[in-house]
Amino acid sequence: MATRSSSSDGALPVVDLAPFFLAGVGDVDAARARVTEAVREACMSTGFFRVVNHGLPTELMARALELSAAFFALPDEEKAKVRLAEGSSSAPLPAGYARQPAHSADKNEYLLVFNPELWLNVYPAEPAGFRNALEECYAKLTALGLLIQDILNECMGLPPGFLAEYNADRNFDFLTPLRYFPATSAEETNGICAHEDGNLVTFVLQDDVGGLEVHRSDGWVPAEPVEGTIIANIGDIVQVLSNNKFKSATHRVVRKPGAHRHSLAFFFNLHGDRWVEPLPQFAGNVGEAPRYRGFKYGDYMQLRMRNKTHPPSRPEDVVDITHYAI
Ligand SMILES: O=C(O)CCC(=O)C(=O)O
Ligand SMILES: [Fe+2]
Repeated sequence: MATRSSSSDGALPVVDLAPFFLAGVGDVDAARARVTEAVREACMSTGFFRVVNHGLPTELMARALELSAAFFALPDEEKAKVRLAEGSSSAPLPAGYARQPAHSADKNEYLLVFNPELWLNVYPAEPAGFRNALEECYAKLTALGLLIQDILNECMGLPPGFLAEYNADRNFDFLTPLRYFPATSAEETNGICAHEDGNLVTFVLQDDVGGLEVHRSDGWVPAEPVEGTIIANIGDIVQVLSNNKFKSATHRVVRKPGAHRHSLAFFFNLHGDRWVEPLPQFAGNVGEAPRYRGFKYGDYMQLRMRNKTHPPSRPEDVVDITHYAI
């Protein structure tokens, strides 16, 4: 079976998941093992890779991004209707439409979509079909998250099903269609500042504008738009569990002049009550000192959220995973 599991598109490693969607064609086990090895390599280097044959039809991805662009092109007062009345949600970031506050260095607006089965979402009435496309993407991205989680489990040499059991609650994930404003000057290009995601893994679908970049030993490398492909980045939870063997990718979005950029980011998360610390397989069992103290995932999320809602006055007050580093 032809597999591009360890190839590269010139910049990013490409992981071809086709062997996980096929049964009984050639030596599937060997093909899956090669994919797993490609994911392991990508995780040990930067934690950032491109995924193909991931289970989301190209047509669905294109449709979701087009409908998202049509939604964000609506007048501000229409978009503002797509959220609950002030005070009716205690969530720090309620479902629906929001724009980054003026003081934020991040320059984008977004729609926050939780698991549709929770009935928490506020959907735009327009454009027609947007809700359907989001719900279809949500279901497929959840399936992709579960598959990548199983592959990570294998890469990390954990007992079968360990991560699936550790992270069995799908009510903490979310999907965010995003729109970045065009850059207004050569200096003002920040769409999202350099950061690492706090979660397990994030998937990004993007239009053809570009701007997402990963930081590697060779500098900032663009995740060029390639139709039908999904960018995956590993988050802090995996970095901590693996005691720094697997990397939480540092990435950012740079705004381009003259064009809005649209993306859909899906955050595959963890229940807030879960305890996160280096696993013995990466620490005590192999004679390595743990590089992080343990923490409750929800506590870390709260600290990160505070950064967003109460902007830290000094850069050194920003909480990231180094907060728990030993
Ligand atoms: O929109 C993108 O391409 C990436 C978004 C991102 O990094 C984030 O929301 O954490
Ligand atoms: Fe991110």
